[in-house]
Amino acid sequence: MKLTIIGTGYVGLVTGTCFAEVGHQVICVDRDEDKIKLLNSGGMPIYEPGLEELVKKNVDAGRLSFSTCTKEGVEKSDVIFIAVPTPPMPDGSVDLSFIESVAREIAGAMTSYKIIVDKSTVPVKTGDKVSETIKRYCKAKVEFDVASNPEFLREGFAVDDLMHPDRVVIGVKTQRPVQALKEIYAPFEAPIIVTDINSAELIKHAANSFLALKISYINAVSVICEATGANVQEVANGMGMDGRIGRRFLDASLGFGGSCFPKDLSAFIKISEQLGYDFALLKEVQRINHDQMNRFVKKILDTLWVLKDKKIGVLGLAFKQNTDDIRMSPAIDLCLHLQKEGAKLRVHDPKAMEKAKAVLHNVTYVDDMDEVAEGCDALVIATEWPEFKKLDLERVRKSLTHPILFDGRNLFDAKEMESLGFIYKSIGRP
Ligand SMILES: NC(=O)c1ccc[n+]([C@@H]2O[C@H](COP(=O)([O-])OP(=O)(O)OC[C@H]3O[C@@H](n4cnc5c(N)ncnc54)[C@H](O)[C@@H]3O)[C@@H](O)[C@H]2O)c1
Ligand SMILES: O=c1ccn([C@@H]2O[C@H](COP(=O)(O)OP(=O)(O)O[C@H]3O[C@H](CO)[C@@H](O)[C@H](O)[C@H]3O)[C@@H](O)[C@H]2O)c(=O)[nH]1
Repeated sequence: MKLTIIGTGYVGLVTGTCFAEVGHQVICVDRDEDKIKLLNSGGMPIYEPGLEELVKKNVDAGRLSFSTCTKEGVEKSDVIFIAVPTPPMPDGSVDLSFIESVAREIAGAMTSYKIIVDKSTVPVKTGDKVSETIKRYCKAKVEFDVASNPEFLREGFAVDDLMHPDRVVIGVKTQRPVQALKEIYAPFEAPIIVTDINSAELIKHAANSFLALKISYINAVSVICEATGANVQEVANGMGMDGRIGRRFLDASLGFGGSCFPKDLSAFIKISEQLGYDFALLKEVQRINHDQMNRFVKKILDTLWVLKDKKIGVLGLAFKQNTDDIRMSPAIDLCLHLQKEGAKLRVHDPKAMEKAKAVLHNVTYVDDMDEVAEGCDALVIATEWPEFKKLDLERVRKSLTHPILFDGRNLFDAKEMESLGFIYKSIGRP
Protein backbone atom coordinates (compact mmCIF):
# COMPACT_ATOMS: atom_id res chain seq x y z
CA MET A 1 0.00 0.00 0.00
CA LYS A 2 1.00 3.64 -0.36
CA LEU A 3 1.73 5.09 3.08
CA THR A 4 2.93 8.44 4.39
CA ILE A 5 4.38 9.04 7.84
CA ILE A 6 4.39 12.63 9.08
CA GLY A 7 7.16 13.14 11.62
CA THR A 8 10.41 11.31 10.91
CA GLY A 9 11.77 10.87 14.44
CA TYR A 10 12.38 7.72 16.48
CA VAL A 11 8.87 6.44 15.79
CA GLY A 12 8.27 7.82 12.29
CA LEU A 13 11.59 6.80 10.79
CA VAL A 14 11.61 3.28 12.23
CA THR A 15 7.92 2.68 11.44
CA GLY A 16 8.26 4.00 7.89
CA THR A 17 11.34 1.87 7.30
CA CYS A 18 9.72 -1.32 8.63
CA PHE A 19 6.58 -0.69 6.55
CA ALA A 20 8.84 -0.37 3.47
CA GLU A 21 10.72 -3.51 4.49
CA VAL A 22 7.50 -5.57 4.29
CA GLY A 23 6.74 -4.20 0.83
CA HIS A 24 4.73 -0.99 1.27
CA GLN A 25 5.55 2.20 -0.64
CA VAL A 26 6.46 4.76 2.04
CA ILE A 27 7.13 8.50 2.16
CA CYS A 28 8.52 9.84 5.45
CA VAL A 29 7.82 13.55 5.86
CA ASP A 30 9.48 15.91 8.32
CA ARG A 31 9.44 19.67 8.60
CA ASP A 32 13.08 19.62 9.71
CA GLU A 33 14.89 20.33 6.45
CA ASP A 34 18.32 19.36 7.82
CA LYS A 35 17.00 15.97 8.91
CA ILE A 36 15.49 15.25 5.48
CA LYS A 37 18.64 16.47 3.73
CA LEU A 38 20.73 14.16 5.93
CA LEU A 39 18.46 11.17 5.23
CA ASN A 40 18.43 11.91 1.49
CA SER A 41 22.22 11.95 1.49
CA GLY A 42 22.42 8.55 3.22
CA GLY A 43 23.01 9.88 6.78
CA MET A 44 21.24 8.85 10.00
CA PRO A 45 19.75 11.35 12.46
CA ILE A 46 19.46 8.77 15.30
CA TYR A 47 21.26 5.66 16.46
CA GLU A 48 19.05 2.58 16.48
CA PRO A 49 20.55 -0.91 16.03
CA GLY A 50 19.95 -2.32 12.53
CA LEU A 51 18.17 0.81 11.26
CA GLU A 52 20.85 2.27 9.00
CA GLU A 53 21.17 -0.90 6.90
CA LEU A 54 17.39 -1.25 6.63
CA VAL A 55 16.91 2.38 5.53
CA LYS A 56 19.59 2.01 2.86
CA LYS A 57 18.15 -1.28 1.61
CA ASN A 58 14.64 0.15 1.21
CA VAL A 59 15.75 3.47 -0.28
CA ASP A 60 17.82 1.52 -2.83
CA ALA A 61 14.80 -0.69 -3.59
CA GLY A 62 12.72 2.45 -4.28
CA ARG A 63 10.20 1.70 -1.52
CA LEU A 64 11.27 4.44 0.94
CA SER A 65 11.71 8.16 0.31
CA PHE A 66 11.96 11.34 2.37
CA SER A 67 10.33 14.72 1.91
CA THR A 68 9.68 18.00 3.70
CA CYS A 69 6.34 18.40 1.91
CA THR A 70 3.22 17.22 3.75
CA LYS A 71 1.09 18.05 0.70
CA GLU A 72 3.11 15.63 -1.44
CA GLY A 73 2.81 12.95 1.26
CA VAL A 74 -0.98 13.37 1.48
CA GLU A 75 -1.51 13.42 -2.29
CA LYS A 76 0.59 10.33 -2.99
CA SER A 77 -0.72 8.01 -0.24
CA ASP A 78 -3.94 6.35 0.87
CA VAL A 79 -3.08 6.17 4.55
CA ILE A 80 -1.37 8.97 6.49
CA PHE A 81 0.27 8.20 9.85
CA ILE A 82 0.95 10.99 12.34
CA ALA A 83 4.15 10.49 14.39
CA VAL A 84 4.96 13.97 15.68
CA PRO A 85 5.97 14.85 19.26
CA THR A 86 3.45 15.16 22.10
CA PRO A 87 5.68 16.82 24.71
CA PRO A 88 4.68 17.67 28.27
CA MET A 89 3.50 21.14 29.31
CA PRO A 90 4.80 22.56 32.61
CA ASP A 91 1.64 21.33 34.43
CA GLY A 92 2.09 17.75 33.15
CA SER A 93 -0.65 17.91 30.51
CA VAL A 94 0.19 17.19 26.86
CA ASP A 95 1.11 19.83 24.29
CA LEU A 96 -1.10 18.79 21.37
CA SER A 97 -0.16 21.71 19.12
CA PHE A 98 2.01 19.50 16.85
CA ILE A 99 -0.91 17.10 16.31
CA GLU A 100 -3.35 19.95 15.68
CA SER A 101 -1.09 21.62 13.15
CA VAL A 102 -0.47 18.36 11.26
CA ALA A 103 -4.23 17.69 11.21
CA ARG A 104 -4.75 21.12 9.64
CA GLU A 105 -1.97 20.53 7.09
CA ILE A 106 -3.44 17.16 6.12
CA ALA A 107 -6.94 18.65 5.83
CA GLY A 108 -5.64 21.40 3.56
CA ALA A 109 -4.00 18.88 1.22
CA MET A 110 -6.78 16.26 0.96
CA THR A 111 -8.54 15.90 -2.39
CA SER A 112 -9.78 12.31 -2.05
CA TYR A 113 -10.69 9.76 0.68
CA LYS A 114 -7.85 9.23 3.19
CA ILE A 115 -7.33 7.27 6.39
CA ILE A 116 -5.53 9.38 8.99
CA VAL A 117 -3.90 7.28 11.68
CA ASP A 118 -2.53 8.69 14.91
CA LYS A 119 0.62 6.89 16.04
CA SER A 120 1.79 9.57 18.47
CA THR A 121 1.00 8.94 22.14
CA VAL A 122 -2.01 11.12 22.92
CA PRO A 123 -4.58 11.61 25.68
CA VAL A 124 -7.88 9.78 25.40
CA LYS A 125 -10.37 11.66 23.17
CA THR A 126 -7.68 13.20 20.94
CA GLY A 127 -9.03 11.21 17.97
CA ASP A 128 -12.32 13.14 18.23
CA LYS A 129 -10.43 16.43 18.14
CA VAL A 130 -8.37 15.34 15.13
CA SER A 131 -11.61 14.41 13.29
CA GLU A 132 -13.23 17.75 14.10
CA THR A 133 -10.12 19.66 12.99
CA ILE A 134 -9.86 17.84 9.68
CA LYS A 135 -13.56 18.35 8.99
CA ARG A 136 -13.23 22.07 9.76
CA TYR A 137 -10.14 22.73 7.64
CA CYS A 138 -10.78 20.42 4.68
CA LYS A 139 -11.94 22.72 1.89
CA ALA A 140 -12.43 19.86 -0.61
CA LYS A 141 -15.07 18.32 1.70
CA VAL A 142 -13.88 14.78 0.91
CA GLU A 143 -14.58 11.76 3.11
CA PHE A 144 -11.99 10.51 5.58
CA ASP A 145 -11.57 8.24 8.59
CA VAL A 146 -9.46 8.82 11.68
CA ALA A 147 -7.92 5.85 13.50
CA SER A 148 -5.67 5.37 16.51
CA ASN A 149 -2.71 3.02 16.23
CA PRO A 150 -0.47 3.52 19.29
CA GLU A 151 3.17 2.49 19.03
CA PHE A 152 4.82 0.24 21.62
CA LEU A 153 8.43 0.12 20.36
CA ARG A 154 11.30 0.46 22.83
CA GLU A 155 14.24 2.60 21.83
CA GLY A 156 17.37 0.53 21.33
CA PHE A 157 15.21 -2.41 20.16
CA ALA A 158 12.91 -0.44 17.85
CA VAL A 159 13.47 -2.36 14.61
CA ASP A 160 12.99 -5.70 16.30
CA ASP A 161 9.91 -4.49 18.22
CA LEU A 162 8.35 -3.17 15.01
CA MET A 163 9.11 -6.22 12.93
CA HIS A 164 7.86 -8.57 15.69
CA PRO A 165 5.22 -6.69 17.70
CA ASP A 166 3.51 -8.40 20.67
CA ARG A 167 0.26 -6.92 19.36
CA VAL A 168 -1.07 -4.25 17.02
CA VAL A 169 -3.82 -2.02 18.40
CA ILE A 170 -6.21 -0.37 15.97
CA GLY A 171 -8.82 2.05 17.29
CA VAL A 172 -11.65 3.04 14.92
CA LYS A 173 -15.00 4.78 14.90
CA THR A 174 -16.43 2.83 11.94
CA GLN A 175 -15.47 -0.42 10.23
CA ARG A 176 -14.55 1.33 6.97
CA PRO A 177 -10.75 1.74 7.58
CA VAL A 178 -10.27 -1.62 9.32
CA GLN A 179 -9.58 -3.73 6.24
CA ALA A 180 -6.85 -1.39 4.95
CA LEU A 181 -5.20 -1.14 8.36
CA LYS A 182 -5.24 -4.92 8.77
CA GLU A 183 -3.65 -5.26 5.32
CA ILE A 184 -0.84 -2.88 6.28
CA TYR A 185 -0.02 -5.00 9.32
CA ALA A 186 -0.71 -8.46 7.86
CA PRO A 187 2.96 -9.09 6.87
CA PHE A 188 4.06 -8.66 10.50
CA GLU A 189 1.98 -11.70 11.52
CA ALA A 190 1.12 -10.23 14.93
CA PRO A 191 -2.16 -10.41 16.83
CA ILE A 192 -4.31 -7.41 15.87
CA ILE A 193 -6.91 -6.03 18.23
CA VAL A 194 -9.56 -3.65 16.97
CA THR A 195 -11.18 -1.33 19.51
CA ASP A 196 -12.93 2.02 19.65
CA ILE A 197 -10.61 5.04 19.45
CA ASN A 198 -10.83 6.02 23.13
CA SER A 199 -9.86 2.50 24.22
CA ALA A 200 -6.89 2.40 21.83
CA GLU A 201 -5.62 5.74 23.15
CA LEU A 202 -6.07 4.52 26.73
CA ILE A 203 -4.27 1.23 26.07
CA LYS A 204 -1.07 3.19 25.37
CA HIS A 205 -1.16 5.37 28.49
CA ALA A 206 -2.33 2.48 30.67
CA ALA A 207 0.43 0.17 29.36
CA ASN A 208 3.26 2.67 29.83
CA SER A 209 2.04 3.66 33.28
CA PHE A 210 1.83 -0.01 34.28
CA LEU A 211 5.40 -0.68 33.13
CA ALA A 212 6.62 2.38 35.06
CA LEU A 213 4.66 1.13 38.07
CA LYS A 214 6.44 -2.23 37.84
CA ILE A 215 9.82 -0.49 37.96
CA SER A 216 8.84 1.75 40.88
CA TYR A 217 7.47 -1.30 42.68
CA ILE A 218 10.76 -3.18 42.47
CA ASN A 219 12.67 0.00 43.34
CA ALA A 220 10.54 0.32 46.49
CA VAL A 221 11.24 -3.35 47.25
CA SER A 222 14.96 -2.58 46.81
CA VAL A 223 14.75 -0.15 49.75
CA ILE A 224 13.40 -2.93 51.96
CA CYS A 225 16.12 -5.25 50.66
CA GLU A 226 18.77 -2.71 51.65
CA ALA A 227 17.27 -2.41 55.13
CA THR A 228 17.29 -6.18 55.66
CA GLY A 229 20.29 -7.50 53.74
CA ALA A 230 18.09 -9.26 51.17
CA ASN A 231 18.94 -9.26 47.46
CA VAL A 232 16.49 -7.50 45.13
CA GLN A 233 17.62 -9.51 42.11
CA GLU A 234 16.78 -12.76 43.87
CA VAL A 235 13.44 -11.31 44.96
CA ALA A 236 12.70 -10.20 41.37
CA ASN A 237 13.69 -13.62 40.01
CA GLY A 238 11.43 -15.36 42.50
CA MET A 239 8.53 -13.01 41.79
CA GLY A 240 9.05 -13.08 38.04
CA MET A 241 8.80 -16.87 37.78
CA ASP A 242 5.11 -16.46 38.51
CA GLY A 243 3.62 -16.24 35.03
CA ARG A 244 1.06 -13.73 36.29
CA ILE A 245 3.87 -11.31 37.22
CA GLY A 246 6.72 -11.96 34.75
CA ARG A 247 10.39 -11.08 35.23
CA ARG A 248 10.64 -8.23 32.69
CA PHE A 249 10.70 -4.62 33.97
CA LEU A 250 11.65 -5.78 37.46
CA ASP A 251 15.25 -4.55 37.33
CA ALA A 252 15.91 -2.21 40.22
CA SER A 253 17.83 0.88 39.13
CA LEU A 254 18.54 4.50 39.93
CA GLY A 255 15.12 5.17 38.37
CA PHE A 256 13.42 5.19 34.99
CA GLY A 257 13.67 8.00 32.45
CA GLY A 258 13.39 8.63 28.74
CA SER A 259 11.05 10.59 26.54
CA CYS A 260 8.05 8.33 27.29
CA PHE A 261 7.52 7.04 30.84
CA PRO A 262 7.91 10.35 32.73
CA LYS A 263 5.76 12.33 30.28
CA ASP A 264 3.13 9.63 29.77
CA LEU A 265 2.73 9.15 33.54
CA SER A 266 2.23 12.91 34.03
CA ALA A 267 -0.20 12.99 31.12
CA PHE A 268 -2.26 10.06 32.41
CA ILE A 269 -2.42 11.60 35.91
CA LYS A 270 -3.52 14.93 34.40
CA ILE A 271 -6.18 13.41 32.12
CA SER A 272 -7.54 11.38 35.03
CA GLU A 273 -7.71 14.55 37.11
CA GLN A 274 -9.61 16.31 34.30
CA LEU A 275 -12.01 13.37 34.22
CA GLY A 276 -12.57 13.69 37.97
CA TYR A 277 -10.32 10.86 39.22
CA ASP A 278 -7.30 11.34 41.46
CA PHE A 279 -4.87 8.66 40.17
CA ALA A 280 -2.88 8.70 43.44
CA LEU A 281 -1.29 5.32 42.64
CA LEU A 282 0.55 6.85 39.68
CA LYS A 283 1.59 9.89 41.71
CA GLU A 284 3.26 7.45 44.07
CA VAL A 285 5.04 5.81 41.10
CA GLN A 286 6.49 9.23 40.27
CA ARG A 287 7.45 9.92 43.89
CA ILE A 288 9.25 6.58 44.27
CA ASN A 289 11.15 7.24 41.05
CA HIS A 290 12.22 10.67 42.24
CA ASP A 291 13.26 9.30 45.65
CA GLN A 292 15.23 6.48 44.04
CA MET A 293 17.57 9.01 42.41
CA ASN A 294 17.90 11.00 45.64
CA ARG A 295 18.68 7.83 47.56
CA PHE A 296 21.41 6.92 45.07
CA VAL A 297 22.98 10.39 45.34
CA LYS A 298 22.81 10.08 49.14
CA LYS A 299 24.58 6.71 48.91
CA ILE A 300 27.44 8.44 47.08
CA LEU A 301 27.49 11.33 49.58
CA ASP A 302 27.40 8.98 52.59
CA THR A 303 30.48 7.19 51.26
CA LEU A 304 32.52 10.08 49.83
CA TRP A 305 31.20 12.68 52.32
CA VAL A 306 32.09 16.02 50.68
CA LEU A 307 32.09 16.00 46.86
CA LYS A 308 33.58 19.45 46.33
CA ASP A 309 36.64 19.07 44.08
CA LYS A 310 36.39 15.26 44.13
CA LYS A 311 36.76 13.57 40.76
CA ILE A 312 34.06 11.08 39.80
CA GLY A 313 33.93 8.90 36.70
CA VAL A 314 30.46 8.28 35.22
CA LEU A 315 29.76 5.45 32.78
CA GLY A 316 26.57 5.99 30.79
CA LEU A 317 24.71 9.13 29.72
CA ALA A 318 21.85 7.70 27.61
CA PHE A 319 18.56 7.05 29.41
CA LYS A 320 19.03 3.32 28.77
CA GLN A 321 21.18 0.87 26.80
CA ASN A 322 21.45 0.75 22.97
CA THR A 323 20.43 4.33 22.28
CA ASP A 324 21.91 7.79 21.84
CA ASP A 325 18.77 9.34 23.35
CA ILE A 326 19.36 11.48 26.45
CA ARG A 327 15.84 12.89 26.83
CA MET A 328 14.97 12.79 30.58
CA SER A 329 17.99 10.57 31.16
CA PRO A 330 18.52 9.55 34.80
CA ALA A 331 22.26 9.41 34.01
CA ILE A 332 22.33 13.09 33.02
CA ASP A 333 20.19 13.94 36.03
CA LEU A 334 22.71 12.15 38.24
CA CYS A 335 25.63 14.05 36.65
CA LEU A 336 23.86 17.36 37.34
CA HIS A 337 23.28 16.35 40.99
CA LEU A 338 26.96 15.45 41.39
CA GLN A 339 28.07 18.70 39.73
CA LYS A 340 25.81 20.65 42.08
CA GLU A 341 27.69 19.07 44.99
CA GLY A 342 30.94 20.34 43.46
CA ALA A 343 32.26 17.09 41.90
CA LYS A 344 34.42 17.18 38.76
CA LEU A 345 33.21 14.58 36.28
CA ARG A 346 34.85 12.35 33.68
CA VAL A 347 32.10 10.77 31.58
CA HIS A 348 31.67 8.21 28.80
CA ASP A 349 28.80 6.75 26.80
CA PRO A 350 29.14 4.42 23.80
CA LYS A 351 26.63 6.42 21.69
CA ALA A 352 25.22 9.42 23.54
CA MET A 353 28.24 11.71 24.06
CA GLU A 354 27.50 14.01 21.11
CA LYS A 355 23.92 14.63 22.25
CA ALA A 356 25.03 14.99 25.90
CA LYS A 357 27.44 17.80 24.98
CA ALA A 358 24.46 20.09 24.38
CA VAL A 359 23.19 19.75 27.97
CA LEU A 360 26.11 18.59 30.11
CA HIS A 361 28.91 21.15 30.32
CA ASN A 362 32.21 21.42 32.24
CA VAL A 363 32.85 17.67 32.22
CA THR A 364 35.64 15.70 30.56
CA TYR A 365 34.26 13.49 27.78
CA VAL A 366 36.38 10.32 27.55
CA ASP A 367 36.36 8.15 24.42
CA ASP A 368 37.59 4.90 25.99
CA MET A 369 35.40 3.44 28.77
CA ASP A 370 38.45 1.91 30.46
CA GLU A 371 40.02 5.39 30.86
CA VAL A 372 37.07 7.07 32.60
CA ALA A 373 38.20 6.07 36.11
CA GLU A 374 41.70 7.60 35.62
CA GLY A 375 42.55 9.60 38.78
CA CYS A 376 38.96 9.49 40.09
CA ASP A 377 37.83 9.10 43.71
CA ALA A 378 35.01 6.81 42.58
CA LEU A 379 33.34 5.35 39.50
CA VAL A 380 29.56 5.34 38.93
CA ILE A 381 27.57 3.19 36.49
CA ALA A 382 24.49 5.11 35.39
CA THR A 383 23.24 3.31 32.24
CA GLU A 384 22.75 -0.44 31.67
CA TRP A 385 24.98 -0.69 28.56
CA PRO A 386 25.99 -4.38 28.24
CA GLU A 387 29.52 -3.35 27.13
CA PHE A 388 30.21 -1.99 30.62
CA LYS A 389 30.25 -5.61 31.80
CA LYS A 390 33.41 -5.98 29.70
CA LEU A 391 35.27 -3.23 31.59
CA ASP A 392 38.93 -3.97 32.31
CA LEU A 393 38.20 -4.11 36.05
CA GLU A 394 41.81 -4.63 37.09
CA ARG A 395 42.83 -1.50 35.20
CA VAL A 396 39.83 0.44 36.53
CA ARG A 397 40.69 -0.49 40.14
CA LYS A 398 44.30 0.57 39.71
CA SER A 399 43.40 3.86 38.02
CA LEU A 400 40.98 4.93 40.77
CA THR A 401 42.58 6.79 43.67
CA HIS A 402 40.14 4.84 45.86
CA PRO A 403 38.61 1.63 44.51
CA ILE A 404 34.97 2.69 45.04
CA LEU A 405 32.31 1.69 42.51
CA PHE A 406 28.64 2.75 42.68
CA ASP A 407 26.56 0.57 40.38
CA GLY A 408 23.20 2.22 39.63
CA ARG A 409 22.22 -0.65 37.33
CA ASN A 410 23.32 -3.79 39.25
CA LEU A 411 25.56 -4.86 36.36
CA PHE A 412 28.16 -6.67 38.44
CA ASP A 413 28.22 -9.43 41.03
CA ALA A 414 28.87 -7.93 44.47
CA LYS A 415 31.01 -10.81 45.80
CA GLU A 416 33.16 -10.85 42.67
CA MET A 417 33.71 -7.10 42.85
CA GLU A 418 34.78 -7.33 46.47
CA SER A 419 37.17 -10.17 45.68
CA LEU A 420 38.69 -7.90 43.01
CA GLY A 421 39.34 -5.32 45.72
CA PHE A 422 36.46 -2.90 45.10
CA ILE A 423 34.29 -1.17 47.66
CA TYR A 424 31.14 -1.95 45.68
CA LYS A 425 27.70 -0.40 46.28
CA SER A 426 24.69 -1.26 44.15
CA ILE A 427 20.88 -1.09 44.39
CA GLY A 428 19.00 -3.32 46.84
CA ARG A 429 21.79 -5.87 47.23
CA PRO A 430 24.02 -6.63 50.21
N1 LIG B 1 10.48 7.44 21.12
C1 LIG B 1 9.80 6.35 21.47
O1 LIG B 1 10.36 5.36 21.91
C2 LIG B 1 8.30 6.30 21.29
C3 LIG B 1 7.66 5.06 21.30
C4 LIG B 1 6.27 5.01 21.16
C5 LIG B 1 5.55 6.19 21.00
N2 LIG B 1 6.20 7.38 20.99
C6 LIG B 1 5.40 8.60 20.74
O2 LIG B 1 5.53 8.92 19.35
C7 LIG B 1 5.52 10.35 19.16
C8 LIG B 1 6.79 10.79 18.46
O3 LIG B 1 7.89 10.50 19.29
P1 LIG B 1 9.40 10.47 18.74
O4 LIG B 1 10.25 9.99 19.86
O5 LIG B 1 9.43 9.78 17.44
O6 LIG B 1 9.64 12.05 18.52
P2 LIG B 1 10.86 12.74 17.74
O7 LIG B 1 11.02 14.07 18.39
O8 LIG B 1 12.02 11.80 17.68
O9 LIG B 1 10.32 12.93 16.26
C9 LIG B 1 9.23 13.73 15.91
C10 LIG B 1 9.49 14.37 14.55
O10 LIG B 1 8.33 15.08 14.14
C11 LIG B 1 8.75 16.21 13.40
N3 LIG B 1 7.65 17.18 13.28
C12 LIG B 1 7.10 17.97 14.23
N4 LIG B 1 6.09 18.69 13.72
C13 LIG B 1 5.98 18.34 12.41
C14 LIG B 1 5.12 18.76 11.35
N5 LIG B 1 4.16 19.64 11.54
N6 LIG B 1 5.30 18.18 10.14
C15 LIG B 1 6.27 17.28 9.93
N7 LIG B 1 7.12 16.86 10.89
C16 LIG B 1 6.96 17.38 12.13
C17 LIG B 1 9.95 16.72 14.17
O11 LIG B 1 10.76 17.56 13.36
C18 LIG B 1 10.63 15.40 14.55
O12 LIG B 1 11.60 15.01 13.59
C19 LIG B 1 5.32 10.93 20.56
O13 LIG B 1 3.96 11.11 20.79
C20 LIG B 1 5.86 9.84 21.48
O14 LIG B 1 5.29 9.90 22.77
C21 LIG B 1 7.55 7.48 21.11
O1 LIG C 1 13.42 -3.20 34.61
C1 LIG C 1 13.63 -2.06 34.17
C2 LIG C 1 13.31 -1.67 32.86
C3 LIG C 1 13.57 -0.38 32.45
N1 LIG C 1 14.13 0.52 33.30
C4 LIG C 1 14.34 1.93 32.86
O2 LIG C 1 13.09 2.42 32.37
C5 LIG C 1 13.30 3.39 31.35
C6 LIG C 1 12.49 3.05 30.11
O3 LIG C 1 12.96 1.86 29.52
P1 LIG C 1 12.25 1.17 28.27
O4 LIG C 1 10.83 0.99 28.57
O5 LIG C 1 13.02 -0.01 27.89
O6 LIG C 1 12.49 2.29 27.16
P2 LIG C 1 11.57 3.19 26.20
O7 LIG C 1 12.24 3.19 24.89
O8 LIG C 1 11.30 4.48 26.90
O9 LIG C 1 10.19 2.38 25.99
C7 LIG C 1 9.00 2.63 26.77
O10 LIG C 1 8.31 3.77 26.25
C8 LIG C 1 7.96 3.66 24.84
C9 LIG C 1 7.36 5.00 24.44
O11 LIG C 1 6.04 5.10 24.79
C10 LIG C 1 7.03 2.48 24.66
O12 LIG C 1 6.66 2.39 23.29
C11 LIG C 1 7.70 1.20 25.15
O13 LIG C 1 6.79 0.12 25.03
C12 LIG C 1 8.12 1.40 26.62
O14 LIG C 1 8.83 0.25 27.08
C13 LIG C 1 14.80 3.42 31.11
O15 LIG C 1 15.37 4.50 31.81
C14 LIG C 1 15.28 2.09 31.68
O16 LIG C 1 16.62 2.13 32.09
C15 LIG C 1 14.45 0.16 34.60
O17 LIG C 1 14.94 0.97 35.39
N2 LIG C 1 14.20 -1.13 35.00
